[in-house]
Amino acid sequence: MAAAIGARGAALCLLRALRGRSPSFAAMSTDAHWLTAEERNQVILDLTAAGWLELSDRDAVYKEFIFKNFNQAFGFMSRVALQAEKMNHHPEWFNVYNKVQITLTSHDCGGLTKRDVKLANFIEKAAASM
Ligand SMILES: C[C@H](O)[C@H](O)[C@H]1CNC2=NC(N)=NC(=O)C2=N1
Repeated sequence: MAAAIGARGAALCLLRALRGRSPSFAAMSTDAHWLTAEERNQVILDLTAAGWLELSDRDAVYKEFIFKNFNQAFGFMSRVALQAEKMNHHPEWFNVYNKVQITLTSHDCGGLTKRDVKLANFIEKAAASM
């Protein structure tokens, strides 16, 4: 079953990478959302330095943000939500009052991709500006 899900995820991931692009393999390989091993190592270093944690039970990163109050937390979530819609790439998140817990992963690819890195970078900037 897991193998079937993995294969389906990879196919969806591929389709999303190809959507709106010339179906040349070169275009796909450069624009695909996957991270090379080298890219991944650097990304994990950078995200860890910023306080993100690698989850052990799935290929995802997690961080808890604490704001002054609910108003600030919700304002942050609103900004991230708009960016998520723009990217068509959404966080898994949970909010209680001034805390926002965020998990990032690419469901269609079954793991961490460049989209998660882009959204994490946006999230960091949004949190810093609140
Ligand atoms: C139908 C819609 O395009 C897909 O469900 C998008 C929406 N947002 C998403 N967000 C994330 N994190 N992973 C996805 O695979 C994903 N897929």
